[in-house]
Amino acid sequence: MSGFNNKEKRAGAGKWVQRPDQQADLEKRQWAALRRRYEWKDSYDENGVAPRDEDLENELFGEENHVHTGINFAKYEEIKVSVKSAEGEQIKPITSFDEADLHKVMKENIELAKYKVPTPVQKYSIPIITSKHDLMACAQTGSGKTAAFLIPVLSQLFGRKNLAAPRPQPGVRKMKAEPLVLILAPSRELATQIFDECRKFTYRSMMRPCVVYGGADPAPQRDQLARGCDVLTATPGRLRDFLDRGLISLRRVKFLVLDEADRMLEMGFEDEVRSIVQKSDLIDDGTRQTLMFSATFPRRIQDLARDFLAKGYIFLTVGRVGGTTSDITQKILYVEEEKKRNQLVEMLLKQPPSRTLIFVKSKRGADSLDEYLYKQGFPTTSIHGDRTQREREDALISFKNGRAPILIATSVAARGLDIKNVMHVINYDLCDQIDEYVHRIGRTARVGNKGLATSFYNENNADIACELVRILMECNQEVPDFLQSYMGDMINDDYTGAGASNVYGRSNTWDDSNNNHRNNQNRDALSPRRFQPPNSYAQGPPINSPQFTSQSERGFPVVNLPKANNQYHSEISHGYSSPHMNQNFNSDDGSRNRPLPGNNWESPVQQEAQKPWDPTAVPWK
Ligand SMILES: Nc1ncnc2c1ncn2[C@@H]1O[C@H](COP(=O)(O)OP(=O)(O)OP(=O)(O)O)[C@@H](O)[C@H]1O
Repeated sequence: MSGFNNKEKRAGAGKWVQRPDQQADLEKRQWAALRRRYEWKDSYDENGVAPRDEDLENELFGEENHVHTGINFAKYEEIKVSVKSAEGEQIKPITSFDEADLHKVMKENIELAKYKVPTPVQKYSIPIITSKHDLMACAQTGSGKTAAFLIPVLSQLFGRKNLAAPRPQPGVRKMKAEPLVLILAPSRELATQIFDECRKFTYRSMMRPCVVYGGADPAPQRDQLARGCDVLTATPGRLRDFLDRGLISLRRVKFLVLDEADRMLEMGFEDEVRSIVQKSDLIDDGTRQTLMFSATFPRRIQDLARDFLAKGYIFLTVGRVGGTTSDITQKILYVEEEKKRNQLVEMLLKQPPSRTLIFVKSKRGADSLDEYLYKQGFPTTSIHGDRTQREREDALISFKNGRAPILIATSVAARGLDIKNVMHVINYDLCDQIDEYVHRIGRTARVGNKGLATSFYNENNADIACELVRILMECNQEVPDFLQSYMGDMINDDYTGAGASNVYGRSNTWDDSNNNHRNNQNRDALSPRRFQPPNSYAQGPPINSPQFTSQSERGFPVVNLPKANNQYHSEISHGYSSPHMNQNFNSDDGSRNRPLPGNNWESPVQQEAQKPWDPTAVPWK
């Protein structure tokens, strides 16, 4: 299997080299599994620290990939943390990275990553993991859960040369990968992102990270494994495949991490995870630690998760299980199905150029909205399960580098993705599950930054109404008129917000039976008597709102706002002129066989990236 389908072969790698302006993209256009990582060559100084590799250091820790902490970073301190241990274990949190018992190389990497203070989940997970406990941890989106497991896990392995995987000897062609750390993630994009974090934190160490994930050519993944693999990130399907082919053995795994653990234990993934954990050669002699992380953990999944954890595991919660961050301004607009497109276009026209992620419910819906917006002149691309992996990776690169700052996505992009300066998440189609809502909107407002999430709501979304109101109230967000009838349910309901879960006994987290109960209530609540779509919302906000007439008012580049949809295109070609507007390029960047409005879109987005963002000032409130 080459990993390319016929369509991709036709598009052909040869063709996209025709675009000299995209040289930078081309260089990055390789399978994520091939990205450079530190290659340990047995050369280290008297302190056991290996030499620097400046090019790699710039790539891993450079500005381009760095998500700056936001003005609300310090607010993390106010969030209530709860640590429950079946064995009554007391955990003393660290207050600084210096104070933690971490390897010198890890401390240097933390500094390179510009992490000054640990986030709450890190303050607790570092001592919990280094004191050899299994852990189930639940903390808000964007609060640093990846580093919360990578830092303590990897640090313990650094400097232990006898543990590092043997590197292939000259003449030895086949070598089974025997990782010490196995990290499972539910999506390919998330797996490659975690791999990137592994590349950062294993820098200058002898631990070699690899990633295996579906949809991509397996050959380069196999080759990388054969060069030595200590830290393996994987999606379950491809891992199972490689296990069956005898390319990987899990007999040396010391740390098993389930990222987005609640998703990994849901239907669709659970069997695969069980088969990996229970029916492979995964070590099970009591020495392995199992760690689970997510922003959401429904009660039913908490119960399931215990099958995989040692008896004395610790349950760490930062804030309410399943809660979201108050740094996101959440807006819910009443929009009938047939008015969604117009409403969306109006919103996009009114906002300053900003990286925007639009969620839809189906793959076809994503394609069709992408096509529609593109024809209106918006620089869009899309990501969903029917696109080839090559297209998916390219779409993400285009979104990240600002070439296509509007990404239309299905739920494949809902969890875990950490993309710098996503300023606006739009739920064009609201999801059915509140947990998915929490993950979707969590793509903005990361590490103390602010963000905006706008959701289109209509009677098709009644199932989520009650829980949505709960989230809005909990975060002190405005509850729109058409949802106010659900507020009564909340007032009678004893929810205590941050840190409310009582995980070792029965919990007051929102369990599924509760959800069903609520959903039935929701349907009742939708009787015509209770449900009145307000006219103001049905119409949508006025176009050309007088509150916001020029982008320059908010410090954005001086570009007159277009007055009608079809002017957006000319506005872009005028304001952000592009030499490529009329050229017919082949698809090479996830933008579906068509030219994008041009390079210059990058600059406003990138410039803006550095500016403070005040979502409350956005005009369609
Ligand atoms: N202590 C820290 N100081 C500054 N930045 C940090 C710190 N820890 C993590 N970050 C950064 O915060 C961002 C979000 O981290 P991460 O993706 O791990 O969040 P998460 O909690 O896993 O979110 P999600 O629930 O959406 O998966 C990353 O860009 C990461 O580099």
